[in-house]
Amino acid sequence: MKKGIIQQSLSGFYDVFADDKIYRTRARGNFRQRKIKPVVGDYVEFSAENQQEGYLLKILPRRNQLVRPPVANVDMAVVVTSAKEPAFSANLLDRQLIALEAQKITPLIYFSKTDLLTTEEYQQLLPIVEGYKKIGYQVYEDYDPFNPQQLAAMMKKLKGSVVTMMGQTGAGKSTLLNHLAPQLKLATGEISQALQRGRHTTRKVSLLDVNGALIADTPGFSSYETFDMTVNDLPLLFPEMVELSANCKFRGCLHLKEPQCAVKEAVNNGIIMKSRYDDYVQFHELIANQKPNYKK
Ligand SMILES: Nc1nc2c(ncn2[C@@H]2O[C@H](COP(=O)(O)OP(=O)(O)OP(=O)(O)O)[C@@H](O)[C@H]2O)c(=O)[nH]1
Ligand SMILES: [Zn+2]
Repeated sequence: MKKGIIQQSLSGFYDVFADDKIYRTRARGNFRQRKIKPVVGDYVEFSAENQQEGYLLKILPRRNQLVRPPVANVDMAVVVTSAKEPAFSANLLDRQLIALEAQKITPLIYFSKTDLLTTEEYQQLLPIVEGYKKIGYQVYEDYDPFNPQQLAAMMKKLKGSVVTMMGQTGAGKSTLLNHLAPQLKLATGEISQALQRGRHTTRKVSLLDVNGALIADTPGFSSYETFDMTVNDLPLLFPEMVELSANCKFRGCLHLKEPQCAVKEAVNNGIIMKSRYDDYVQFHELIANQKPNYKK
């Protein structure tokens, strides 16, 4: 019996990556009977019939599972954040960050298109970058978005993880992937095509081995309109609020109308970014209205 990770799934076959090799496996009948569908990213046990083929025996427990793309056990997501064209949006960034926090996926924030900023615009971006760093997020920002040192640092961080790319249309996801993996030259055309197709239809998903990081070839979460967390869980998805909430007068403080709220105080003192707090309030409203029967 061997252990590996499903790297690609197509028409009933699962390609499992184990000991630096790919084994083409099939699911045993008992999976189908139990309605367990293996997905890309699943850690599995399988029997190798020979050097290339085998049977899936068991799916190990998943730590998370994304619907779009259908990948399990995602460790990290690169949030490709455009500084210009399309314009930077703190609101969009925060939506993506809470979606990732909710799934326990570590975000890496990467700023694209900084090369298009004027000096003045760049100066305005810097405090925002610092703000996200201060929260504890790993932020990759340089006035040259393809600075080789920056890309090397990012690759080092991604190595050994299952990764998905995230970001709005035109943010620069395929461009970044092409820079991270220039050695995939033959495949790069496919990647951008795959990313294009990925927007419209479900298609085969695979994990590309990019210098030891397994990167999904289809971008994640292209819509950020639905919030599937509760209003009570929302504050837990803002790490800087979690830290301070111990100092709020009320346990379970939602940092809205409550008196002696340490979070609101920190916003007033400039310790918590105003844009983050405003987004928090907006998301709270959206969730509350989304679920008319919600009880506080
Ligand atoms: N100047 C500059 N242009 C960039 C940068 N990143 C991407 N672009 C350009 O922006 C456009 C969109 O980039 P893509 O990589 O296709 O964006 P994407 O996020 O994959 O977009 P979708 O496939 O629509 O989701 C392309 O014309 C890129 O050449 C950057 O950092 N600087
Ligand atoms: Zn509070």
